[in-house]
Amino acid sequence: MDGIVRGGAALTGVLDLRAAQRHARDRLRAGGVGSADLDARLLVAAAIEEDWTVLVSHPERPVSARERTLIDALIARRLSGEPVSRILGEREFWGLDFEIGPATLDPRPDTETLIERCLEIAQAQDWQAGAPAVLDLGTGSGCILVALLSEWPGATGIGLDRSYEALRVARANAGRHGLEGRSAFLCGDWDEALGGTFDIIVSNPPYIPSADIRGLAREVADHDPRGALDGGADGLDAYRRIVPAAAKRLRPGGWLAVEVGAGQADAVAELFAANGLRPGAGLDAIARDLAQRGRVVSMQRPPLS
Ligand SMILES: C[S@@+](CC[C@H](N)C(=O)[O-])C[C@H]1O[C@@H](n2cnc3c(N)ncnc32)[C@H](O)[C@@H]1O
Repeated sequence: MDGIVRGGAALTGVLDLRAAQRHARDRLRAGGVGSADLDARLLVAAAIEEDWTVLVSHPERPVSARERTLIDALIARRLSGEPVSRILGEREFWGLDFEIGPATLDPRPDTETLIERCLEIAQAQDWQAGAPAVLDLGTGSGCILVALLSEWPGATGIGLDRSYEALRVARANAGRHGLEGRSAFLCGDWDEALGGTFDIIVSNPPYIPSADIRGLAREVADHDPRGALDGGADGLDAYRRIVPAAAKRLRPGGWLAVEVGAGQADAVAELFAANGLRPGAGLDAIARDLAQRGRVVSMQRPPLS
């Protein structure tokens, strides 16, 4: 199998961008891809190495034979279940562009609930005036740390992961957003190799119960690294390590904020409370996403009185 002609015929003859985009869209639709319009635009633009706006501004631009071959190859990858973000090696998160790779989770829009909660905490703590020290456990592409440091101009942060390759990507993303002077990246098994204390510790750890991984959409199961997904038998293994470790690394008054999976918020909130953390600043311990699911748990180490 050449892997090129699936879900319709390959591109042939002289084409302009308008025709190439239509052809790509029709093949993706025929292959059952729900986001065929958007994906066709992004994949054609990637193949011709131009911004997608050229498809609107210059639809009559001819497509070379080499570009046609590339478009076909990218469509074939999409039809085989690879997400567009993986094909492009890029994902937008919090309005910022991130490199992603085989060792990193593809950042999810759901994780923006964690950023929103951190901004609420910062406002309540009046950190804008100071310089919070941030720790991101399981930083992956670095998306959470980079988003927070871009919001907090005085802040510094450490991104930690056990994957060297993920850390290479995270460091590149920090550099891309001009944050190399305010960020550092460390390899380790959660906090084991770490010193120091922090104003806020954040994490989006692996939380999918092991037995559920096989049932995930193939875009996820086949392309996100297993080490970024697998949370053990009940999905809570990482929280059992992270919460007690983080509680000891918070300055008095410091915050821990973590993303949680479906139905996990109450159990994780109990774990926080059992480790001496308390809700604060008038914020509910559980922050909900747009679908009203408990998505983030945040509490603070009680301030010194
Ligand atoms: C769900 S991904 C989150 C990545 C990124 N923070 C995001 O939100 O897109 C979890 C991350 O935790 C890392 N990880 C898993 N187990 C770890 C451990 N024991 N110590 C450090 N990092 C770990 C994985 O390599 C992965 O990058």
